[in-house]
Amino acid sequence: MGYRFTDLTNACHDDWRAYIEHDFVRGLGDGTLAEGAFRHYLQQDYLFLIHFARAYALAAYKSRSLADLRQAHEGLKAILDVELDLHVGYCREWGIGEAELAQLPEARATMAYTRYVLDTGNRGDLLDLHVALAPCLVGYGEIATWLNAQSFTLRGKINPYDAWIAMYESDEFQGAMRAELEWLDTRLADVTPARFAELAEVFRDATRLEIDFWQMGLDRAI
Ligand SMILES: Cc1ncc(C[n+]2csc(CCO)c2C)c(N)n1
Repeated sequence: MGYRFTDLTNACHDDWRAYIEHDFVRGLGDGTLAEGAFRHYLQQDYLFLIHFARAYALAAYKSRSLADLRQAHEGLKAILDVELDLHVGYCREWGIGEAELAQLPEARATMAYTRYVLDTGNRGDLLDLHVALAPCLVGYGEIATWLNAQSFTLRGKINPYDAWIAMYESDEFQGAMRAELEWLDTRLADVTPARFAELAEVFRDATRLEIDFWQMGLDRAI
């Protein structure tokens, strides 16, 4: 007993590295990612964010304490009031208008990932749901840090994806990620080995679905 977040990444080390160091991520870093692939990713991410907001609403429903209820409420507000507005603005800069976003067909990879997270939360408790959400929240922060440590990464105007990296390296985002890590470390400290094994499976599955999401972008798959 006495688990922590890093035990989850260690339990699926190869999948975790395949997600963080995916070719899509490398293309964001060195600026070589095809624009059409990025645009497809942005479109599907709009749908992803809407379901992610629903997952925070589910976290509110699954909360037993006022503190957890408030945390879920803050997460839902952050997505609705900040992330989605930013995303719509970012899509506009990439030539994707709101009318287009409103009628997008949902790719299978988007469906699989978002419904997996929602089902995991429905089936399990608040910790299951947070563990299913962790690859998204913690992974993107780790990706920004990893990219900044790679010699191939280009920063500034020369890289069309610089704003994407900047978003996830920001103090605001890294702070939210650290708060989530603290919450997870506290909860994981008390779980039994059998319970940890269940949570490690959820974490690995969600990580594999993040890998599929990158691949969907690269392949422009629907
Ligand atoms: C496929 C996919 N995975 C993760 C993120 C990252 N992300 C989505 S919402 C959120 C924080 C909400 O407050 C973060 C970090 C993404 N955009 N798309």
